[in-house]
Amino acid sequence: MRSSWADSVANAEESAPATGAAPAPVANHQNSRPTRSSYVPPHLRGGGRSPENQVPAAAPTPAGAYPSGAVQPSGGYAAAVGGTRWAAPPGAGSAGVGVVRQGGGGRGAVGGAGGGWNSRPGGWGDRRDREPNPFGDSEPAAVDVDFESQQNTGINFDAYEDIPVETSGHDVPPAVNTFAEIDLGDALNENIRRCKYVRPTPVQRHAIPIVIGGRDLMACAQTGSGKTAAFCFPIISGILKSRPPQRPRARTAFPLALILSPTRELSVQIHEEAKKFAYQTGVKACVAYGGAPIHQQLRELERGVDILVATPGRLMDLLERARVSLQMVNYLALDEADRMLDMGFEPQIRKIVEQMDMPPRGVRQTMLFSATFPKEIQRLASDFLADYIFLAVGRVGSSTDLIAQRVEFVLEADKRSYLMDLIHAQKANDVPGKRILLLWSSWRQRGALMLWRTGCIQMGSLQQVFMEIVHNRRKGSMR
Ligand SMILES: Nc1ncnc2c1ncn2[C@@H]1O[C@H](COP(=O)(O)OP(=O)(O)OP(=O)(O)O)[C@@H](O)[C@H]1O
Repeated sequence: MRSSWADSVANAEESAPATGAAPAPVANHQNSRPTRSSYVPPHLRGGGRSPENQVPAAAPTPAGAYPSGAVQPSGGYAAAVGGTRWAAPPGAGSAGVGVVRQGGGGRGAVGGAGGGWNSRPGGWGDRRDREPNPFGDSEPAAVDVDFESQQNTGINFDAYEDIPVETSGHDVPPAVNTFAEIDLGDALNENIRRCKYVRPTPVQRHAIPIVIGGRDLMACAQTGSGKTAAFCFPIISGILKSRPPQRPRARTAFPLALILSPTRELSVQIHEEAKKFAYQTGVKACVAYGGAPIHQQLRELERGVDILVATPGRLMDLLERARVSLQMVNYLALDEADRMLDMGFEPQIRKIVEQMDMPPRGVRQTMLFSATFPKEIQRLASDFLADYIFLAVGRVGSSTDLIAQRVEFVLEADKRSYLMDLIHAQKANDVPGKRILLLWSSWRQRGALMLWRTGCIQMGSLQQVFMEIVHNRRKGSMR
């Protein structure tokens, strides 16, 4: 269970005044603060751009021309949105290996998604019989259970009212307030109930309709904001609604969706969530990451994969061995893109997206998630996305503003026991699924600086915790 951010918003607002230049909300946004001026994403700002916000010529800059360089699907984008468009991927022969840009046809286009998928000949409906229950021993939820009273407590929804949400781009689909407003299909809806998600989080409210509507998305949202579901739901729903693919019988795996993530831990978490969301739908998620033997992952891939969650390094390895082909990828999601770039993955990511056999932008549907929006990410967005919608939930690049911070001086010798006390205290006060206490022992002399933050990263991955801290320090955002 990962951290959630809404609680930290509440905490932060109580304990710390917002700092930094927070972009003001705008036109399309749902939680308007009328006193603020319109927010313009950095890459769309015209004159007077600060050097930090300047983007290279290739990046989209003029307002209204959003974004530039987009590869328009033939027949125009509306054609893709209005229906299903098939395109032959590079190298696809007459075997029927095809790529569909799933416009989704908007909400309600395909009622009860999933029927055709599982029942098709040669489909993987039979996978459901041998699929382990990712919800553990818990009984599958009955439809009439009162989920409002049993909801997942990982997120404090009451803290959402003040969260600024901004969207820009043309024809932005309206946000939804409930999952029921979106036609995700019965099987997926059942799994949402099993997850005890009663209401969508802000990023889900906006991102899901955008992606279901067939649009590319650049989303700035913090860790723990519910991004995983925001990209997984439309992917699973889109796969279920699409024409079942004909995949060549080969040892090569042909995923329909690729989710790139920076670390093994995050990949595993996304995979775990994806398995829950796709439970009993026939859609299969696999994970591939480095630092672990490849053979087990290869065996898993050979059994078939629809959604591949992978770290860039291991995926390159699989591509070079020709054990994975990206030519049927309809959906590409990059999670924590800023972190991937910080970790030096840009060359590999570019190779995967631009130089292998993945369908080009405009044919596949692409979602780029990042907590910050520096110029490197703007460049990536401009290169990878087509006719995209920009969504900012919370204030871009202001993760530390959303986090309650406390500094305590502790004698060197007491550091460990103090840390343990804090962890135990947090555990004792915590409710299941709630976010984590995060600690940082300073590398400065003279005692220890201990700083903890709530609502950012989960327990269970100290490595991840320290990477986040290093990441923030590098960005100079830790004060
Ligand atoms: N709509 C929802 N209702 C209740 N809980 C939710 C909802 N969406 C997500 N959660 C829970 O909130 C927590 C954080 O969500 P999630 O892990 O998807 O965030 P994230 O933004 O993807 O984080 P990360 O950056 O670590 O990937 C998880 O425990 C998840 O189960």
